[in-house]
Amino acid sequence: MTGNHWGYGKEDGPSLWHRNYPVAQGSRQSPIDIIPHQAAHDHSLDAIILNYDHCTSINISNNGHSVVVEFDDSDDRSVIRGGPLDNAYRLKQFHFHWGGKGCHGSEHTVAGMSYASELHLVHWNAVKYKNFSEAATAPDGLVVLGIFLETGDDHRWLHVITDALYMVKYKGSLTDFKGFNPKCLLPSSLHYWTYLGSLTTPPLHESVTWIILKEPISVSEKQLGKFRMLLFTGEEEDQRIRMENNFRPPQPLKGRKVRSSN
Ligand SMILES: O=C(NCc1ccccc1)Nc1ccc2c(c1)[B-](O)(O)OC2
Ligand SMILES: [Zn+2]
Repeated sequence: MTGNHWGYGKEDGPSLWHRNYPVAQGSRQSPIDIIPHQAAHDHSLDAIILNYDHCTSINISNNGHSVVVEFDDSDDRSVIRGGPLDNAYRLKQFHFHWGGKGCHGSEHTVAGMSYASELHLVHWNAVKYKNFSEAATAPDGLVVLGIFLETGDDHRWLHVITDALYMVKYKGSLTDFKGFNPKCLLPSSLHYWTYLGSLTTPPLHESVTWIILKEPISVSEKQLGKFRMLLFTGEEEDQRIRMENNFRPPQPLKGRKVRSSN
């Protein structure tokens, strides 16, 4: 693994990230294996509140690690609050992690079981920090809402995203993607687990309060297959490497407590 380049392959994958990012072996790394009956039921945990109504997606892009939908985070129009949070956190982007054909690709696991994919909705603390970069290095800087995807029926709204993937096939590609509201990707229940962790990709900053929804959403194998037509590689590169298995395996809990909403 040369320079700060990293990936999910044999030569640059998660087991090697510690060489350039020593925090990879830190005390609050993510993802983790969530063991439901060991999670503490905390009755002081309120429901989470998602105010995504004036949501303004801007673009969709392939950053060589995942497909990302970015939002206008210049004001508090789309925020998450409540639950374990002391204030509102602003929606910045969402992206996915997924597996290869037929095998699983979530980052968090539940009692050792992984899902086909995992959606991350990334929010930052605009009350305490002046921008995302500054928040991303602070212990209370980020909140990521994690949603599991399981294969089953077609998801009625996911096609809006999968229909756009051909436009961002190559690393470094970006295209307009306006008016998408991720509220349509939520499961019916907002029951969750929460714990203190990190980014699951370099720079692996230990700045994330994770809120993982217990109920997965259903997407079809066909819809998931469209994510696998994306490439890790750029248009100008000789190699065309299919974007799949872009997930980090569970990391040591190191004494952390996972709390469960009611
Ligand atoms: O934002 C990221 N990088 C760019 C960056 C910019 C400025 C400072 C630091 C980092 N990465 C990142 C953000 C959020 C999540 C992840 C990765 B995830 O763990 O995949 O799911 C949640
Ligand atoms: Zn992620």
